[in-house]
Amino acid sequence: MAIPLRTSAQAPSSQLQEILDGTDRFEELSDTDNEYEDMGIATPEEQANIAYLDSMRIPIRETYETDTSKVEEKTRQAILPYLEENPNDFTLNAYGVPRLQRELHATMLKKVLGDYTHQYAPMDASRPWIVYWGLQSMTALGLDIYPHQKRIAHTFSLAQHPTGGYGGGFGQLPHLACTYAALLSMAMAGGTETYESINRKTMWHFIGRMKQADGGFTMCEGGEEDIRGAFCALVAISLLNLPLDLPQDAPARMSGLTSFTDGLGDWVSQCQSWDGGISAAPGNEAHGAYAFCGLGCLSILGPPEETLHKYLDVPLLTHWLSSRQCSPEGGYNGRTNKLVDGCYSHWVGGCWSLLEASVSSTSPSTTLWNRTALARYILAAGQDKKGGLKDKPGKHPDAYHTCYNLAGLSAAQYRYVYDEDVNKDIGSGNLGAPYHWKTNGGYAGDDVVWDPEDVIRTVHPVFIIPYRSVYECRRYFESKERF
Ligand SMILES: CC(C)=CCC/C(C)=C/CC/C(C)=C/COP(=O)(O)OP(=O)(O)O
Ligand SMILES: [Zn+2]
Repeated sequence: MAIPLRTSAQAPSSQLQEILDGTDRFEELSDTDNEYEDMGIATPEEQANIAYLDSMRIPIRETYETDTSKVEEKTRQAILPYLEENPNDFTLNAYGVPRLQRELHATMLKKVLGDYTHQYAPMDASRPWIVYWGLQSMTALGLDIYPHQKRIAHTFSLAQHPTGGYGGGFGQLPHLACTYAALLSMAMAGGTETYESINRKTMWHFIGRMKQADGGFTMCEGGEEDIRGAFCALVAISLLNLPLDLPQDAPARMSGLTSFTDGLGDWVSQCQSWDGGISAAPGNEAHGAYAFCGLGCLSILGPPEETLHKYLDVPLLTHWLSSRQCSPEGGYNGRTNKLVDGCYSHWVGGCWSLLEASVSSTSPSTTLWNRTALARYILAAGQDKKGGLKDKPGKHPDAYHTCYNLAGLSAAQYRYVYDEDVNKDIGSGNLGAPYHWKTNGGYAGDDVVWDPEDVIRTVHPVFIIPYRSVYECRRYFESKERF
């Protein structure tokens, strides 16, 4: 039996010397031809190898220290005090973890949805996103968004483009990301005036122009084709109950495509990378935000237990997703060798809700990811002293990180379940799968680290707005004729 070569780091020189020194003695005692094997020691050839490695020995930290590892270490050192102590002086719960600072966040969110000075003009194209992040954060905290209803309808009626879809604001070209954020905001606001402000027919034509011959969608005319486009398009088609057939003027019809869903599952499938993650477009590096878009898209295309398994290598994806949880931080990074960041609490954490629905209830993903470590990261390291949530200690809070830290907290605190028996009265038509989700109670393991008062509201795991907003919106548009 040959012993495996140990690395120099595992076999310090003194130990190597002992092995080398002992060889003769073992040889004297041995009475077989295989004395090295008998004694469980290295053969002379292996010993020479070990000695060679030892002579090359450099302390392991130095060998593997890179710019990336240095910044990772620095990040860890910046985060650990927030996990172990309480530098923000927040009130702690019985588990020694900061309470959810609801009032501070509510104050911050009021500013997010308030007026902006002229210095913010360059962010005008992101207005639908800012509104969406602000509103979604408020609903997650259980705050009333009704007072904003009229402003929301007005803001987006101006941002709607005459040729369909939404831009960042009045006069801006339509874009699927703006359209996605605008529609989710309007679904949250609800109300006939808001719903009726949406021109479904021009929207249908706009999305038709985004459909590509290979099955995917571009983000805007002449723009990039990526998995955000596929997800945003399906969100819009499904929420507005748009016809699935491509408009006659859709360029993809020239390639023989007739439906928005033609070739889509296969296109998403091609975005799964060699390591199991999902990338923006075939052949690119996998990223957590794109993984969520891919899973979201497939969960609209059909029941996740069917579509995820049909188009993805689920075990490989599961491995990739679980590798995103950073230790000891507990939060997620977005891609291999990158840093933990609070927004991935949703982009990656939210993937588990969808993935869990695709596997048998006997193998819950609780064993694959650590909900409580994620919740601890969000509560201890993600909350800012002045309100709002953020990427990590040392960074500024903003609406984006507030929204996605809170959505991630919801993924950690609840089990989301796909159940065909939910809402049997809606969702029977085109892309109706996302109307059959429910919450199977909160997570109640032994390792919970949050107080019951710090449990946030449920969030629809595909649309990332309240369940009620999703169901009311689709119900409204199901009552419509084709247009
Ligand atoms: C629905 C929709 C439109 C979703 C958008 C999803 C989204 C947030 C995409 C960003 C993806 C990306 C490659 C980030 C990398 O940023 P980075 O290099 O700064 O961050 P990293 O170091 O953490 O990877
Ligand atoms: Zn982030």
